[in-house]
Amino acid sequence: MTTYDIALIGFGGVNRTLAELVAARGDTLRSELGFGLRVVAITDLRLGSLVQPEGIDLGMALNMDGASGTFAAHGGSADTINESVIRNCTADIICEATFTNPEDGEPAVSHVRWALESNKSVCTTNKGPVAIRGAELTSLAEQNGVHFEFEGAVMSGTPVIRLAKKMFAGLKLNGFEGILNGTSNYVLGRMEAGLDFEAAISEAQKLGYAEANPAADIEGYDVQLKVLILANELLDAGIELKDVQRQGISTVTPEKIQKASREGLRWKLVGSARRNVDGSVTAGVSPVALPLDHGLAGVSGATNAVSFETDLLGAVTVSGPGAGRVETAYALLSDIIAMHAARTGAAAHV
Ligand SMILES: NC(=O)C1=CN([C@@H]2O[C@H](COP(=O)(O)OP(=O)(O)OC[C@H]3O[C@@H](n4cnc5c(N)ncnc54)[C@H](O)[C@@H]3O)[C@@H](O)[C@H]2O)C=CC1
Ligand SMILES: N[C@@H](CC=O)C(=O)O
Repeated sequence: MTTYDIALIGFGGVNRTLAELVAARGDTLRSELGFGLRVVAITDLRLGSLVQPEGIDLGMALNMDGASGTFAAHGGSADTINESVIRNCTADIICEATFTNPEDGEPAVSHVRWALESNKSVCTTNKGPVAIRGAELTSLAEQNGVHFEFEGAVMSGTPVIRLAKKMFAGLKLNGFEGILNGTSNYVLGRMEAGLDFEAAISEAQKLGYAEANPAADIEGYDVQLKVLILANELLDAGIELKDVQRQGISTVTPEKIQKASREGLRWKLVGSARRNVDGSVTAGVSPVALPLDHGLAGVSGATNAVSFETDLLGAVTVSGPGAGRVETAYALLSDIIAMHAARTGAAAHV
């Protein structure tokens, strides 16, 4: 049976949860999916780097939290030597889950590039490389005969990108609108319930929804990246970050939320893209007070939803978790399942 060796770049909420899944469910994965997974390298800013081609003891790695020392105490290094680990380790697949940088995607763009250049496949939940360098990295993967998968970059583990690419064949997509950030949606809901903004953000952080800098969620940068990804991947828009207008929810005060509630409206952070008559695409993200009977008004908590406008079916809506450690770790697993299916011709249901 095939075993894929994987390297975890960034060992925070998402990649730790992937390691937990591998440790707890390795046998089930093997029997149900037809392949095994073995973690052979981990790097993290707080822990340093560890490379063990025979497989890392995941119990040991999961017990380390940065306060309890670094990988130097386990035969590794206290330094985060990403380039050397990514290029030289024996992994077949690099799982990139470091911080998303909404400006230029670095250093994650480099992490992905180093992996693809050294003929390793990549799965990532990091929106930066996909949004800002997606076309270039996809083409590099193709040139090198490896895979670049990023289902978790939009709506965490909820299948959207692969689903739309495969299941909407024969349909023309004219645009989409959706709730694409779990944190801001969670915060708006908690504020409607009477919580203050800071307390609501703190809850979203504890639940593993928020970015390392939650301003990325609140000020719309995260949705800007996701709109860019969906527009380029699904509408073939050929647009850049500067083409996606951005406004976050920091202007949506508790007073505005209560007033909207009295008027039968609910504030939501809506990301959208629409194809114009001349073929160009207009895209943006902004807070909107939606009537309660609008399809997106009832989407609550960290749930996300995106409604695609198609020529033959009209609106087709996909809804599911948009954030969360387990949900996003599953996205990485679904990427690996898709790679395995592409390699072996096995049916992939994800
Ligand atoms: N948590 C979620 O619900 C979702 C997260 N994502 C994305 O997945 C990625 C990971 O998310 P989380 O695990 O929740 O974040 P996190 O903040 O819990 O973990 C990120 C980890 O990466 C490490 N790191 C940062 N820069 C690094 C570098 N240059 N080299 C090595 N390690 C580095 C940090 O020390 C940290 O442990 C982020 O890009 C995030 O935007 C995407 C979808 C959902
Ligand atoms: N911080 C993001 C995580 C997923 O991309 C969110 O809240 O949606």
